[in-house]
Amino acid sequence: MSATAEATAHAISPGAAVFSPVGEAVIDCRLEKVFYGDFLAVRNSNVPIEKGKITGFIGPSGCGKSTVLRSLNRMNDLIPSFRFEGHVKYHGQDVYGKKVDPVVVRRYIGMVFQQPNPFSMSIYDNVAFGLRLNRYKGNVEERVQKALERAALWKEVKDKLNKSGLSLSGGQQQRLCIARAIATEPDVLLMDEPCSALDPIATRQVEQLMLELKERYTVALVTHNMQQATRVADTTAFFGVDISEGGRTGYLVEMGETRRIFEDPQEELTKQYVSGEFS
Ligand SMILES: Nc1ncnc2c1ncn2[C@@H]1O[C@H](COP(=O)(O)OP(=O)(O)OP(=O)(O)O)[C@@H](O)[C@H]1O
Repeated sequence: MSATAEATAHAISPGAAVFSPVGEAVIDCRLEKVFYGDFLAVRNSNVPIEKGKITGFIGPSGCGKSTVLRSLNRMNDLIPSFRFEGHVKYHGQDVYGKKVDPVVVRRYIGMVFQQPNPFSMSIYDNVAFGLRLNRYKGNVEERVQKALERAALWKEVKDKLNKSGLSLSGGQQQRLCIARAIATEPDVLLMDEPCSALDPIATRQVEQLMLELKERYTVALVTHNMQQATRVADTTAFFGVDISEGGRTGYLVEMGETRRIFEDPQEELTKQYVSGEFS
């Protein structure tokens, strides 16, 4: 079989080998089918997120990395055409359960987006926002300071907490968004290409921050940048696109320890992707 034919054969295989993390899976994600309207965007993907680790999602454009990530904390509920089949269990509890409040899910499974998106309010109020939303009864000032310290931003902003969050540089804005996300003490942090709008120096700062954050939080990270995955991710999930039915449906091809995925992939398609044969 030629390399191309073999890659195609892999691309239409029904699903990935099941990956079992060594440690405890904070999130057990078994995605059967995810639709936007009639469009099957992702299928057959088991993506466990291991406690205290950074799990990177890589793959070509449109393979469903963001869809899977956003399914983990019901962020896709905000899209009316979104439909999910399968389960996402957070510490054993189905986050799609009938009585589950998605706002509470997002309190435990926080999110940082691609574009730094501070609110048009002061630096302080940006970080305090989630605490107020969740009617936090403790010392807000203390929590804000702690979150800014953990986001490696405190020293740069401590004398201008009343200035607008929008007055900060791009990299500082992204760290502010990270502070906002961690102020409510989530357990898991979902990061959707958090460095794509940043310059290389700000990117390195955020990557360093991710490595520090994993001491306290579990992180799932979507990245287009394979070097970034090798620098920060403990585990990597590679997604491909199945074109066999005439559509473009994403699915998990292979998942495992990052070094193994890059140096000794089991699937031909993974090998081709990590060696840059397609993007
Ligand atoms: N709100 C939406 N409505 C309809 N289709 C959508 C929506 N969001 C994503 N899709 C489609 O679902 C598929 C998966 O998209 P998704 O953004 O999850 O992929 P991705 O791997 O993160 O892509 P990229 O790397 O380009 O950001 C794509 O075909 C995309 O066009």
